[in-house]
Amino acid sequence: MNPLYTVAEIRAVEYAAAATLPPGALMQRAGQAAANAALDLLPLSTAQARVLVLAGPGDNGGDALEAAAHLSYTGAQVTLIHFAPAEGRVSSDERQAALQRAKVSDARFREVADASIAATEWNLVIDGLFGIGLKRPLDGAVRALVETVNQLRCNVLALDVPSGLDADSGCVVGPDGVAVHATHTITFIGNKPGLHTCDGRDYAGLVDVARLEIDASHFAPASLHLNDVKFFSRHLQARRHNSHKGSYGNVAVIGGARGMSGAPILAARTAINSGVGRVYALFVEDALPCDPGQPELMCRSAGDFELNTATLVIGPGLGDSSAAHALLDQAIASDSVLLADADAINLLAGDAALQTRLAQRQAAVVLTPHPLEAARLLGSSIGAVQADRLAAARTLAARLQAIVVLKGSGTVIAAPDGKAVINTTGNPALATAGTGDVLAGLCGALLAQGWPQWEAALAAVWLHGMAADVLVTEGCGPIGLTAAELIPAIRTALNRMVQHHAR
Ligand SMILES: NC(=O)C1=CN([C@@H]2O[C@H](COP(=O)(O)OP(=O)(O)OC[C@H]3O[C@@H](n4cnc5c(N)ncnc54)[C@H](OP(=O)(O)O)[C@@H]3O)[C@@H](O)[C@H]2O)[C@@H](O)CC1
Ligand SMILES: Nc1ncnc2c1ncn2[C@@H]1O[C@H](COP(=O)(O)OP(=O)(O)O)[C@@H](O)[C@H]1O
Ligand SMILES: [K+]
Repeated sequence: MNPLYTVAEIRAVEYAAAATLPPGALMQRAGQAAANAALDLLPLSTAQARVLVLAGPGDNGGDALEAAAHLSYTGAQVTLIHFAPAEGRVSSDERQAALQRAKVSDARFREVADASIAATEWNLVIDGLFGIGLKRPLDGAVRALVETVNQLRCNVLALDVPSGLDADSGCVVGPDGVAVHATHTITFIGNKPGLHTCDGRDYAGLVDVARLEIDASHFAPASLHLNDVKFFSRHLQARRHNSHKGSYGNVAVIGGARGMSGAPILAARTAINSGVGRVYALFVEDALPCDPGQPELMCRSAGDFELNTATLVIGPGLGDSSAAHALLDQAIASDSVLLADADAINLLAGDAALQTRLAQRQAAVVLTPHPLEAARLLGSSIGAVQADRLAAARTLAARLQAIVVLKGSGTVIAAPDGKAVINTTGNPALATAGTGDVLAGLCGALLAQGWPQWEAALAAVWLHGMAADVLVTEGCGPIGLTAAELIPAIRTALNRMVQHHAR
């Protein structure tokens, strides 16, 4: 189910598979797969198609040279910009063979500085500059070429990885790096995390995997996957006729410091619209008497609430007062399933003893930090978290013995045992205040309805992103989507999924 592999894992598979195959077989297969992917993006009459192929100095360039030769035989007008290996570096045998094939084909070799590149109406650019062997930021002529290509309006097909992007982390290799903005990526042997998180979604475009016919026995079991409905669909239960509100759990959202009452209201509204039997909005200060927009919510002062009677979602707009700290302390001491978000995470970051107690809890814990909150917990910086989102999420999950949802483009969900998932739904419409509160309320709602914490986190992140995706297709975003608009879309998505998957 959509496994993801690190560069080290891909290298191991490549090494094992190559030992059982004729020399050059994998590069030839990669080149053929790349050419097929290119043909899918070209007009039916390839004789009219102008294709610019960029071939770098390593084996990624070899794939590009193979693809260029194949495409020229279909009649496409192929222009090749070829970077030979640096002085003192030798080409692999298979790359040399690929270069020969390209030289005897009809592909035309051009100089990198050729001014007509920017002025030509290309049908497609194929980026075979660098793949998983990228070691440093792009500079010099390559950088200038990538900047030119990024100005073109045609489709760009990246081979294996968009050049300039780190295949493990999804970061553009920097400082001050550039990378190819691909519309499509065909990635070889296995899918890679860096195509799906951090900058990855912006640079990779649509990702397709060409396994190069490598036998499954060469792949070790993956500890990282793309999110998939199959991971949680068995918990999508139809409601029993003979049920009542007590059958669907209680959620208490704890937050709402002065001036921040909207955050717990958003989370609480999401919870009631996601099927919870009873929802309380608890305020650390100045409880609202009620929520006129959602009168079903029970608004109370947090100090008056018996914390053992509900699944607790603590943090939205909680603030950092001593009362807020005391509530977090009591929530951790309770027997309730606990989701900690926002200010609850900030308070935890400043209290090592509380972190230890959180890690020792018997009842389930889910944390939903955004990168800055994760950085505070780790005692690092946003830059360090984003440079390796997987490591950040896994470290926190292991340290706090909790499911950690590291939010942002390509949200990472990690468990204490190291297993992790990258989410595929969602879009930048979500980059607006309050959407994190909605996610917290949704995940809390699933927990309250009996979902195990891992599956609740996977489903919540998936549904939250899907709701945003649907709203964007309806024109309600990405510009100007509001967090509250997500709530009915989440309800619809959840009901549709139950109708589809529940027995
Ligand atoms: N082997 C196989 O069986 C298969 C491999 N496959 C393909 O091979 C790809 C991996 O090939 P690879 O290991 O040669 O690395 P690649 O990504 O081409 O780059 C390395 C070259 O770039 C250079 N270089 C690095 N960074 C640089 C920079 N910033 N600026 C300038 N130069 C830089 C580096 O030079 P050096 O640092 O050594 O000086 C070296 O020359 C993989 O992604 C897949 O597409 C498929 O065909 C399947 C079968
Ligand atoms: N560019 C984006 N692409 C996908 N999801 C995003 C993007 N920006 C934000 N999100 C999602 O929106 C939510 C924002 O949460 P958070 O930062 O806590 O916001 P708030 O505190 O305002 O509620 C998270 O679920 C995050 O993953
Ligand atoms: K590439």
